[in-house]
Amino acid sequence: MAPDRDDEPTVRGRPGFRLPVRRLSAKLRAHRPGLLSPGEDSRTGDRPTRCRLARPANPLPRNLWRLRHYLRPYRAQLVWLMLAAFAATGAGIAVPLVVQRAVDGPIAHRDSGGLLRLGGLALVLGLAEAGLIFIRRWAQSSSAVGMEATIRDDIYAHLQRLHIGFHDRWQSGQLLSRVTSDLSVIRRFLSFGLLFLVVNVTTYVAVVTLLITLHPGLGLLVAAGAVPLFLASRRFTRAYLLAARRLQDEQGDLATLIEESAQGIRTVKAFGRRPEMTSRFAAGSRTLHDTATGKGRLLARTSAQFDLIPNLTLAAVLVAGAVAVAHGSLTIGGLVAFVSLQLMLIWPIESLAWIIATAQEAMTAADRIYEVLDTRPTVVDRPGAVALPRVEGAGRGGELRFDGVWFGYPQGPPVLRGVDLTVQPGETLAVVGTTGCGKTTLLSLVPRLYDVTAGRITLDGQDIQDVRLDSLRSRVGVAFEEPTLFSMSVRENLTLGRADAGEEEVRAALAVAQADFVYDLPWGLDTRIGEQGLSLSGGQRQRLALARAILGRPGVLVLDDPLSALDVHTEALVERALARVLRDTTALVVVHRPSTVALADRVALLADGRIVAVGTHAELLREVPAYRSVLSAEDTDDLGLVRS
Ligand SMILES: Nc1ncnc2c1ncn2[C@@H]1O[C@H](COP(=O)(O)OP(=O)(O)OP(=O)(O)O)[C@@H](O)[C@H]1O
Repeated sequence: MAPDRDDEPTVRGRPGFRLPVRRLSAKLRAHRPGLLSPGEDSRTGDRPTRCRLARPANPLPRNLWRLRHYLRPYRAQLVWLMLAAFAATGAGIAVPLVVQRAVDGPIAHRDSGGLLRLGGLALVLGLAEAGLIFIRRWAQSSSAVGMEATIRDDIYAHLQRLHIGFHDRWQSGQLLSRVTSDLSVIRRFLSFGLLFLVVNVTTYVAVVTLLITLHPGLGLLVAAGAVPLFLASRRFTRAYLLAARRLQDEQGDLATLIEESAQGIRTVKAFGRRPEMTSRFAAGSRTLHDTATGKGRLLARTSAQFDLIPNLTLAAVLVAGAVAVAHGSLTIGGLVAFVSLQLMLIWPIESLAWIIATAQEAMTAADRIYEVLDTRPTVVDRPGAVALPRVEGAGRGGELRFDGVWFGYPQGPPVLRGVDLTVQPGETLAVVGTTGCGKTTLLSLVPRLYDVTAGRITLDGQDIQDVRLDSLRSRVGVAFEEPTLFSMSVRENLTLGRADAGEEEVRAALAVAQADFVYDLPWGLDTRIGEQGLSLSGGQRQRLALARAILGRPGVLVLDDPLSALDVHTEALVERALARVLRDTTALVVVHRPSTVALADRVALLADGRIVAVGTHAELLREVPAYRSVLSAEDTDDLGLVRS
């Protein structure tokens, strides 16, 4: 390993940890090889799913600059803001010049009238500065908050548009931190950092120019202070950018940890894993603390340098200025004005470290936000996609056909390897297969949660990829094995896909799913169910999800083991009612238990990514050993042959 270069900027992490920037950027590259490295599995959690950028932190504010269009609606406000800021600075700069006049004029000549006039002018300038600062702050905060809200809405809408594959791979905490803390960082920069950057640089240039005009020698001495400032800010910028990125990523990791443990609190408690989870959290929190301290130290070091430079120049100016007054090349009033103006440079210089820090954080935040916004949804409407024709009454189901369908998850082997299957209009076809053979995957392709890798799926002869997504999804009712409910009212959960559903339709769907228990909840259908519906039992959640799927009698029903959490008695009741619904609906139902197979007209056996047998339950039981093995406890070998 190459020895550390002494002059290389470093990022300090935990105590005793000192990482040169060059090595840190290599580390970032190694640890963030893209969205998911080969072998990394977001489901198994073999390795943490860190959705990070594939390159070190972007040294250019390209992504920050791309956000400029969000400022467009606030153009007028921004113009007022800048005018107010410059006018306030101008008023501030004018005060020392008035003081110079007062010292060299009325004070030197004991002219009390003149002194009163100049004192009044200084007072007016002070009041004007205060009023202008108020206008600036008001315009500043309202535009930044409005812009933050618009970006947040856009990210949320984009997340909703993105395909499921994206959400499979991204940690929710990483998304959460981008929508919350990264946006706040950008707001802070736009409302303070950017403004102060423009105002302070302008103030610096204006004051130094004025100082050179007042006394060229002393003015150039002050201007020379910019050289060490420039060198220090360059070193700081490089190191701080990486530290900021690291901190923001770690915040996302911690948010994921909190979210996971909140969602899995029952499991954590039931398995007595509280101490382990607590120490896992403490470790993450410590890492975050160390990175934040390292970043804080960087800022403190640079701020101290930035503090020292103007004070050193001030001391030099006082000595050289006294000499100049003694030699008569500067009046006392001139020296007072010079020093007063020079004092006005202290804040712009001191705040430079903070401004650079805010800018770096905003650049990193913009990079992180565009990592999401730049991801294009892959499951989208094709150009010229059509709506499915509306079909009323019996036979609404339509024919559902899988034609040589292949599908594999990114970076994984193919799960489906040429599935050929036809579900006749109004038919209920059960899909049976061993755990993990791809049944849920097969079902997910129908509402296009994923698109097929090869082959095609047709609905009434129409390739579903040529159909508009909204039209397809309004035709297909879905209930997955893990019922997802939201922290909304029962009614809102039920009508998620059918906002226009009437009271009678809701009642009918609830009756089929044997979910009438909702009427006994404290506020009936208006009862808000807790996050993810955890205030309901598994069976209740499943029945609600089933009612949601069948609400409005969709033409095609896709049900993933919809009755798995029900007791035998309720299952029989649901089956009986569901059978009536399924009569004129085309349905594809994943089934694990022989009792649920009774719902189906035919059964298809999925094995090795293909449909290896199709027939009635009785036929398959009689003729296909592998089917017997899957649906009964009969022992077979891997090829599906019955062992005698
Ligand atoms: N989002 C995903 N990303 C990557 N791989 C996945 C994903 N979902 C499923 N898989 C993999 O695809 C294969 C099929 O999974 P699927 O959930 O379709 O099986 P299944 O037959 O429905 O299983 P089960 O009967 O247990 O519900 C499995 O090997 C699984 O690990």
